Amino acid sequence: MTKSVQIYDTTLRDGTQAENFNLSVTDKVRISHKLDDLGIDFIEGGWPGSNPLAVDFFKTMQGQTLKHAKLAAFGSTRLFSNPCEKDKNLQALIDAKTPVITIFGKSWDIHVHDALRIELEDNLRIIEESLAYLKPHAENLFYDAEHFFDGFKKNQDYALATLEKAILGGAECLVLCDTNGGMLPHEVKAIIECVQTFIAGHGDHITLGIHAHNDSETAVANSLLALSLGVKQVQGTMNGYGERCGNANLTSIIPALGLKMGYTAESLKNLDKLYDTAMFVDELANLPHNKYQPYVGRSAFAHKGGIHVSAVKRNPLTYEHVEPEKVGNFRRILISDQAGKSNILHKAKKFGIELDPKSPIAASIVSELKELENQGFQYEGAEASFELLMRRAVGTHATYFTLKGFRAINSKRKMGRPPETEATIRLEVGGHEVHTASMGDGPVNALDKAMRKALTRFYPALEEIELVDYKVRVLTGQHGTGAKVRVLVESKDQYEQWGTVGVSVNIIEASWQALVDSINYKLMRDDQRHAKSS
Ligand SMILES: CC(=O)SCCNC(=O)CCNC(=O)[C@H](O)C(C)(C)COP(=O)(O)OP(=O)(O)OC[C@H]1O[C@@H](n2cnc3c(N)ncnc32)[C@H](O)[C@@H]1OP(=O)(O)O
Ligand SMILES: CC(=O)C(=O)O
Repeated sequence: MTKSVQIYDTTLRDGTQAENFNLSVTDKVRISHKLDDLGIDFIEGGWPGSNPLAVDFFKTMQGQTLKHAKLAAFGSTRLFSNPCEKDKNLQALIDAKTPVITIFGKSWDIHVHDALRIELEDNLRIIEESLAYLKPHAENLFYDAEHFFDGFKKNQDYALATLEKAILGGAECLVLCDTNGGMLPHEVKAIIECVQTFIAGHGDHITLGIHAHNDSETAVANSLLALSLGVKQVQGTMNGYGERCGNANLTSIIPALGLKMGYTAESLKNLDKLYDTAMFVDELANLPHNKYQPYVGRSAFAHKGGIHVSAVKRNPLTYEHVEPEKVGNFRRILISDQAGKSNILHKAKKFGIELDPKSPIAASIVSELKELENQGFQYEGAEASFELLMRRAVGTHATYFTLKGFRAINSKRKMGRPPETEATIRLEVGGHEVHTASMGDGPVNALDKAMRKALTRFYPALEEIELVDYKVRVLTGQHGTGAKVRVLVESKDQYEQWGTVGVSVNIIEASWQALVDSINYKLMRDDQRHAKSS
C-alpha cells in the first residue's frame, strides 16, 4: 500500500526568521515558483499581519498561477482584547486571499500565563473562535499547535484541550510543533501515539502534522519518526533555514520519504530537482551553500579517501547511501593527501590524460601529490593546478613562457598615505624577450598586470581571464609573519571557472605560482578547444 504525505514548506515564513536570511518580494515570488516546480504541496508565504513585504507578496501572488502548490498565509490566533472581526491579524489573513490559512495558538500553559497573560480558558476560546471565524475563508485550514510537545509534557490535559478546541473551530490538520526544538526522538513517539488515540474519537477527517525545530539536531529525525507513526503533514524549510538553529530540513526529509520510506507525494516525482532548488534558495538569500549538507551538499557525494574511491569506482553502493543523480546531485572524486591511485586514474580520465594504471607514473603522481600536500599545497579547490601537475608528470604539458625575472616594489613614504606599488617582469615567449612594468593596488596586483601586459601581445585570449577570488591562508605550525602561506586563485573566462594554488613563505611567490598556473591552464584549454574544433 502506498503512503501519501503532504509536504508543507515554510522557507518564506519560518525560514525568514533565521538570522541573516532575508528575501525581497521578487525573491519570494521566484522561490515560490521554484518550490512549485519541485512539487511542494503547500507553500507558506509569510505572515501578512506582520509586515508590508508579506502583504505585497500575497498581493503579487494573486496574479500568478501555481501548477500544483497551494499558497498558505500564516498568522496567530486573535488578540484576546479584540473580537475576531476587529482583529488586524485575522483580517490580514483573509485579505491575503490564499487557499490555505494556517494559524498558531498556544498549547503550553506557561505561554498562556506568561506570554499572553490571559487565563487558560480564554486561550481555549481564542483558538476555537479564531479558527471558526477563518473557516469560511479558506479551502484548507491548518492549526499549528505551538510548543505542543513541551506543553504536553508539563500539562497533558491542557495541551489536548487546545487541540480539541482547534478541531471544534474547524481545523482539518493539527500540526504538532516542537517550537523550542528540544525534543528527542524517543519522547516524540509516546506523545504522538497518545494524540492519535485522543483525536480518533473526533472523526477520521482530522489529520496530524509535525513542525520541528532543530535546536537538538533532531528535527529531521523527529519528523521522519512522526511520519512513520502515521502523521500526514510535514512542515520544514529548504536547507533547514529557520528561527535560531533552523527548522526540519526538507532537503533531507523529502528524499528520505521517496527513496527510503515508500511514500508518494508530488515532490517525490521530481526528486532530481532537489539539488537545484536547494542551490537556488541559497543563491537568492545570498548565503553560502553548506557543502556538508546531506543529499544536496556539494560534498554529499564527494569521495576523498583512496579506499573509498577505489571501491566506489567498482560499485558506488559501497560508499553511497543513495544514487546522487536521484536528487540531482553528482559524484565527485577529490584529490588530497588521502588519495590513492584510484583518485588519480579517475582524474586522468576526466582530464583526457592517458595513464596506464600499471605505469610507475601513476604511483609517482600519488607520491608527488602527498609530498606537495605535506608542504601545504591543497588541490581540492585547485583542480587546474593538479591537472597541470599531472600533465607535467606524463610529459604532455606545453611551455607558453619562461620567467627571466621579476621585481615587485612596495614603497611607503608617509604615515597615513597609501603605499605605491610597481612590478617589472622579464619573460621569454617563443624566442622573444619581453620586459614590462605596471603599477598596481598592491604588489600581487601589479605583478599580475605586468605579466598580462607582457603576455597578451602573444596570447590575446588572456584578456578574457577574470580573477574572481583570491584567498590567502596562513598555514599553521610556523611562526607569525615568517609562516608559510597558501594562495588560492579562482579565475574564469566565458567557458569555465578554475582554481589554482601556490605555497611559499613569501606571499608574492605563492601568488605568482597560482597566477602562472591560472594563465597556463587558460592557454592549455584554449589549445584543446582549437584542436577539437579544427
Ligand atoms: C513559533 C513561531 O515562530 S510563531 C511566529 C513568530 N514570528 C514572528 O514573531 C514574526 C512576525 N511578528 C511580528 O511582526 C510582530 O511580532 C507582530 C506584528 C506579530 C506583533 O507585534 P507587536 O504587536 O508589536 O507585539 P510583539 O512583537 O511584542 O509580540 C507580542 C504580542 O503577540 C501576542 N501573541 C503572541 N502569540 C499569540 C497568539 N498565539 N495569539 C494571540 N496573540 C499572540 C502577545 O500576547 C503580545 O501581545 P500583547 O503585547 O498585546 O500581549
Ligand atoms: C508555528 C511555529 O513556527 C512553531 O511553533 O515553531
